[in-house]
Amino acid sequence: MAEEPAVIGDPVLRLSEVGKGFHGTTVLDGVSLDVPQGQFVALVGPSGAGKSTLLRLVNGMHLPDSGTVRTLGENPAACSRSRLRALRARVGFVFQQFGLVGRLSALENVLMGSLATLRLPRYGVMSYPRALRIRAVEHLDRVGLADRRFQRCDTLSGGQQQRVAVARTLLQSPELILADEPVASLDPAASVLVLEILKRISAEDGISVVCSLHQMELALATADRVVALRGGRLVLDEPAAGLTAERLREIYDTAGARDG
Ligand SMILES: Nc1ncnc2c1ncn2[C@@H]1O[C@H](COP(=O)(O)OP(=O)(O)OP(=O)(O)O)[C@@H](O)[C@H]1O
Repeated sequence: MAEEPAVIGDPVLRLSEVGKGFHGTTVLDGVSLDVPQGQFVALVGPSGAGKSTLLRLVNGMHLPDSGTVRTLGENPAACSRSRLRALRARVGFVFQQFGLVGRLSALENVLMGSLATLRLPRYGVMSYPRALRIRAVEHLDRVGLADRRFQRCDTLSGGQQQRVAVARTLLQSPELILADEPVASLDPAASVLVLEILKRISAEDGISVVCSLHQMELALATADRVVALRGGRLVLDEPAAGLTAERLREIYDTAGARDG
């Protein structure tokens, strides 16, 4: 496909009637969604609803079968490889499984967030430019872990590891953060802390966050807006403030009954 110019003035994220399937099975069906700058969106839905698939479409890890995705003004389906790489560098991704190197320190893991922009491989904290090291420590400070910077990641708790992963993402200076079940393997207290940190960063830096979550209570407590998927369809899109967990469950049940 031909290269398209980036669109200026778009919302951070715009999905228009997006459809995606795998091996003949529809996973996302006509999903439309605009996310403005600085908004924290919780993406909820039962297992298999298509949440991860949606997040992967946003950064071009998957391409839509129909409809269009615009991320930061770019259409990933129409990007060259180098332009897609540049787009992904502007989009932070936080995963359920942290993706850290356990034998390396928290600081070195954060520094690895800059590898996409550095030409040479790096070995050890001191091989990174000083300015980057300073920024990495600042980001660890923001997630409350500056004092743990020299600790090996495999000796940190799950919640601490996820906070290191958030700091690593911040070193990328992302304009959008996608978080795929970032608290699914954490205990309740650590989950709340990680989400509070993501929310604070979103509010302070004006970064949009789209975060998939299983726990509706956490979604309601954290997000500005809740978007629910069920069977690949968007069944709810409302400000979190006006919602209750009971109402969310009700909508789910009604959508489920409609699906048959
Ligand atoms: N690369 C793929 N190849 C084939 N099927 C896939 C692929 N990725 C996702 N699927 C299927 O698409 C459906 C939706 O998966 P997805 O991971 O997006 O759901 P989810 O809402 O994130 O679920 P969970 O909450 O369990 O992570 C599932 O049935 C899954 O098996």
